[in-house]
Amino acid sequence: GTGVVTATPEQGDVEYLSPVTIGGQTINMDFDSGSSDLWVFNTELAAGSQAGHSNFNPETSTTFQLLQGASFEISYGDGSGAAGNVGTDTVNIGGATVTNQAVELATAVSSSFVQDTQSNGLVGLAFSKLNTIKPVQQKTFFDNAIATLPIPVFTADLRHAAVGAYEFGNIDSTKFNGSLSWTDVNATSGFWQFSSQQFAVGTGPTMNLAGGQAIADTGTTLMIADPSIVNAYYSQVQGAVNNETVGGVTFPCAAQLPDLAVDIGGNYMATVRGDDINFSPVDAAGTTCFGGLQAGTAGGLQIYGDIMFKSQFVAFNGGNNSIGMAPHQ
Ligand SMILES: O=C(CCCl)NNC1=[NH+]CCN1
Repeated sequence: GTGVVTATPEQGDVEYLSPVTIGGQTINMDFDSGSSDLWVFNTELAAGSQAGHSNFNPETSTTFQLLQGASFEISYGDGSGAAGNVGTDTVNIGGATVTNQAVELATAVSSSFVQDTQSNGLVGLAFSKLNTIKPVQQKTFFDNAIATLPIPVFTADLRHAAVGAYEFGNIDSTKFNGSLSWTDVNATSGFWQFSSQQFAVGTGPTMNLAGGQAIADTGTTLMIADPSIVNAYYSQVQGAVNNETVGGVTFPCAAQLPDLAVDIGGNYMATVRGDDINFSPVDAAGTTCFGGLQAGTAGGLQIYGDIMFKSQFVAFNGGNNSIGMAPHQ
């Protein structure tokens, strides 16, 4: 069958949370197309780390089975991480159900996860080759579910300050304008990766980023792009400065931000709304705002995170390793 769950943004769209039922226990988790582990806050964690969270209790699940000798250890692009033991259980996401899903029980989590009490773990939706379970790597929920889905697809419909949805096994064409533009992904890295070699700032000329590559990553809040894109973009924003103290580009909150169009695989220019690039105020007065577009390393892999998803409906096809994109309805 298919599965559909809400995707509810935290304050400031920092991340999006969706209900996942594990062994009959429903827990809000962060769906992450940039990683491939399903791990959860649980009753094995130190009490201080459990505080404020929904904690999965493997002892009260009648279907949980420990995977003897298995462990995981993951670290993310933002430096956060988690590690612990592994079991299997029945995982149900909005009706799409996997009976033997690897469920990773964190026994250690970094402070950013502990502090974010709305989020109780991650559901990795990148390719299973990135799964960190040892000694035997395990599959993602999507990989385990794919054969039972009517179509081998999941979709992300993320919205600014509004409830969106993740859907498994169905493409809801009422959620986007026109038709999806499809692009082959290169799964070699384990990410939903595609070439992104052109961009345009506002109504300006299309510019080239030779060899540019990017990933579609719902688990990253911002858009991390090549410095050439970031410089070209903020050169069009009055008062934009690279603010070392804050750790990125800021600008006056009243600034008029242009749209940013980025190439998706040579087939489609995805327009990211300027308003969504005005990410959040950094001062109490709300005078100075932090950019949703920030620089990565020159020539490095670009990370198109939630800032892009707020403008684009995205379908991930695990049947032929492609990504479909269209502006939200
Ligand atoms: O780790 C990354 C970047 C992959 Cl290049 N995205 N996923 C994620 N999950 C939590 C923080 N970030």
